[in-house]
Amino acid sequence: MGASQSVSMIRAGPEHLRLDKEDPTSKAIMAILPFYSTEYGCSDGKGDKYFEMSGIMECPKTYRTVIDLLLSRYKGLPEDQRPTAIAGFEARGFVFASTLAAALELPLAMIRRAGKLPGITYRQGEHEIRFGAVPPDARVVLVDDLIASGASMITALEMVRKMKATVKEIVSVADIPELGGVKNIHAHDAGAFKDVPVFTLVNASNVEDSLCGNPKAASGLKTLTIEQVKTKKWKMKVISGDENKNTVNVDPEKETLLEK
Ligand SMILES: O=P(O)(O)OC[C@H]1O[C@H](OP(=O)(O)OP(=O)(O)O)[C@H](O)[C@@H]1O
Ligand SMILES: Nc1ncnc2[nH]cnc12
Repeated sequence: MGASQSVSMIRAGPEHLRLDKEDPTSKAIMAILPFYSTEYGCSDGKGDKYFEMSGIMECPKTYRTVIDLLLSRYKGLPEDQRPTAIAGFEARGFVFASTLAAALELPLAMIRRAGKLPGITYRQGEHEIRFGAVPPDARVVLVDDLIASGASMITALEMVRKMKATVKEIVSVADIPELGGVKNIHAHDAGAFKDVPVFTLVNASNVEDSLCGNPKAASGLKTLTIEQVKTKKWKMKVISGDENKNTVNVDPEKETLLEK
């Protein structure tokens, strides 16, 4: 890990940088991340696109690209500005936070759901952190898979402040601009955290409806557009098609890689 990468970013807000949607890492994520829509009832009312992060975890190349991008972002800083600790959220946030922490050789602070950590802890709302997990004066990067309303990040910012440490940056693989999470973070407590930089990789606005699948098809049929079928490098058994929508249902059990 650690190859330095050139990264193309846009400013999505005063202290919010986001990967440009044409950036190779952004494209790599969008190509493999399954999205579901409210049509299938799995967004729990938080925005109209559901990001299924296991798409990244099950694709080692993209997973590594994501971690490498974050690794070079923080390794490239002058030593006195580099983070000294990583904090991650249960459960999906742990995946990205722990891999990044190990790659940077930094301690990982676990922000868990309240009631799960033994010993002396500090509890804030639904979350809890072990006292001492973040030392005073630490420069902490908060890592999660998703910023929706921003409530989880706000909780963590308050916890870190309570421990007399500073949040150097907030990182999330995805955000949902319609839910205003990043704005909520910067507006919270009369703007107490307005200067904390936020870095996100992909966002819900870039997810076209045609990319949203049906989660029920995940263990059975997959629905693909004709265009998607043409670009796939495997054989598929076509079960049925919908001419009006220009889609076909294929049986993934029958997928086999085509010989080159
Ligand atoms: O910005 P917010 O409104 O706080 O929402 C974002 C949080 O919601 C999701 O976690 P969830 O509680 O679904 O936990 P999980 O990772 O354990 O599934 C996500 O992983 C973030 O941690
Ligand atoms: N839109 C969303 N995608 C993935 N995980 C979520 N948790 C809450 N809202 C979510």
